[in-house]
Order: sequence, then C-alpha cells, then structure tokens
Amino acid sequence: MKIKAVIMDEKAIERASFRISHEIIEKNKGVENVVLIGIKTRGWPLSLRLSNKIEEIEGSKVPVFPLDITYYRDDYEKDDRAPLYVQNFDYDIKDKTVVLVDDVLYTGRTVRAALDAVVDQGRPKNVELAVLIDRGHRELPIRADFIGKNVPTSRTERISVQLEETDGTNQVVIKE
Ligand SMILES: O=P(O)(O)OC[C@H]1O[C@H](OP(=O)(O)OP(=O)(O)O)[C@H](O)[C@@H]1O
Ligand SMILES: O=c1cc[nH]c(=O)[nH]1
Repeated sequence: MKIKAVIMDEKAIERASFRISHEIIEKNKGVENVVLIGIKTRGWPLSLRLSNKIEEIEGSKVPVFPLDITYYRDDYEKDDRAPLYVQNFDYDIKDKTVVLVDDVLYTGRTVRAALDAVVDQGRPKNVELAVLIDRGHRELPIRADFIGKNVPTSRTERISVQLEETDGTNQVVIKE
C-alpha cells in the first residue's frame, strides 16, 4: 500500500488530543469518577497522552489502564486453550465512568469486543468512547463520543496512525 496523503501531523494530533481531553472533562463535569482504558495497540499510548493532558488541565490524575481485546474478538477461533475470563487490570470499575480510547474507529467490532472485556472487569456506571480517527463504515450500532477527526474513506483505503511510542513518529496517513 502506498501513502496517499498525510491527514494529521504531530501538531494536529496534539491539538486534537488536547481538545478531546477538554471535552472529556466538560462532558463529565470534572474527572472525579473517570477511568481511561486504552485499547491496545495504539489506544494505549493515546490514553496515556489524554491522562497527562487531563492532569495538566485539572490538576488531578485519572486512572488509566491498557486493554487487550484479543480473546474477545468475534473472529477469535475459540479452542480449549481460550481463557473463559481475562483479567486485564486489577482495579474495580464499578460505578465509574469508563472512557474507552482507540486510534481508529472503523467497523466497530474492536469496540464491541472492548465492551465485552470491560464488563468482565466489573459494572461501570457508563462507558464513553474516544477515538483519534473515525473513518466510517460501521457494521454495528456503535458511535464515538469524542472524535479527533472524521475522515471519509473508501473501504479499499487504510488509515495508519503512527505514534512516537509505537512507531517512532507522530502522524496519521491514508494509504491505498
Ligand atoms: O472498528 P474496527 O473495524 O474494529 O477497526 C478499528 C481497529 O482496527 C485497528 O486495530 P488493528 O486490528 O489493526 O490492531 P492494532 O491496533 O493492534 O494494530 C485499530 O487500531 C482499531 O483498534
Ligand atoms: O487502523 C485501522 C483500522 C481499521 N481501518 C483502518 O484503516 N485502519
């Protein structure tokens, strides 16, 4: 696949993350009961960035955890080795507002799996969703509450979010 365009550079990612952090604080009237959960791979470094920004703005830390949704995917071939229950982190999310964080929202299947993984951790008060890119083409009734950038795409294209922490650079590119 070839790069067609750079749709966000480092500054644009930074600004969008800052805005999303503000929106999370505004929607929840503070962050007292907010927990951030970053879907691996790139939702995790993004969630850490959001938690740092929220701390800068509000002066208080929000708990932040990584989520591995591998075993919860609807295309995961279950066999005898598949665990019945996966503990992603040791923290009680009961009555908390969970903000799921991911880099790209596409069909919505990853988020569906993440919701399953979250309810295995406990019963949150509610769950919100933050994504850096919404590229459309949903296959499930899932939508994001906080969106860095809406990018209309064709199904043959691919969005590649590259972050310093995982890829050594900060940009979002569209490939075909
Ligand atoms: O809405 P969906 O159709 O589920 O697509 C979005 C998901 O796909 C990508 O992850 P990928 O499977 O490439 O794994 P990675 O994050 O580990 O690279 C992306 O990071 C999202 O998590
Ligand atoms: O990272 C992803 C996931 C789904 N679709 C994309 O274009 N990119």
